[in-house]
Amino acid sequence: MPPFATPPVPPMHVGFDDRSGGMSPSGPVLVRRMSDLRGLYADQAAWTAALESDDVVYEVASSPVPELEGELPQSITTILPGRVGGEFHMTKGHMHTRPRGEIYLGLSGLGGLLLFDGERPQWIEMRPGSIGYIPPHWAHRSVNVGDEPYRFLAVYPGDSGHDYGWVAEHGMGHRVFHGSGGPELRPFTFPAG
Ligand SMILES: O=P(O)(O)OC[C@H]1O[C@](O)(CO)[C@@H](O)[C@@H]1O
Repeated sequence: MPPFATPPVPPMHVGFDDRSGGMSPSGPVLVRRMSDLRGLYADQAAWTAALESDDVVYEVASSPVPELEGELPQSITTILPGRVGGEFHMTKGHMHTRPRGEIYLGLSGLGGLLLFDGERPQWIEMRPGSIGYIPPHWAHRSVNVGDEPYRFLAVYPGDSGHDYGWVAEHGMGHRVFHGSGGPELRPFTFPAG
């Protein structure tokens, strides 16, 4: 896995492959499989059953721009389509460690951006060309609500940080399930057991 670049980072062109979601030049690539997502889905029995194939749920391909103060790292996330107990495939979700915003740009597929500030859940539909803005102090999780891979570009301040503990403690306000008329947002429940 190529690492982030060492500062000072020169001006650079970053290309991406719209079939694989890979970046060129490439930085770190994060792959999260079902087994990496313990405690994420509401239906623990369905999650346990899904461990048998242990499929990749999402990948995050980063450019070489480092996660350091003053830099603006970029990544392309691809969430593969699928559901666990009726709940759509999604990212773990995190709050930034520091009060920093972030911008997403939808590239392909259908998705959504679930946001939660501890009191107010928000849902932003994402399709190719959509820009989703995440203000500071809002936890965020991305969800694939379609039948194809959902892919988006993220750009964020390099010193944002990832606080997963906040989401473990507070939840995300809503969960997103497949419904007969499209994605159905239901009140968040912590997984039992
Ligand atoms: O860290 P998580 O919640 O697994 O999700 C990864 C997401 O975080 C980012 O790295 C930055 O917010 C995104 O590019 C990516 O979608």
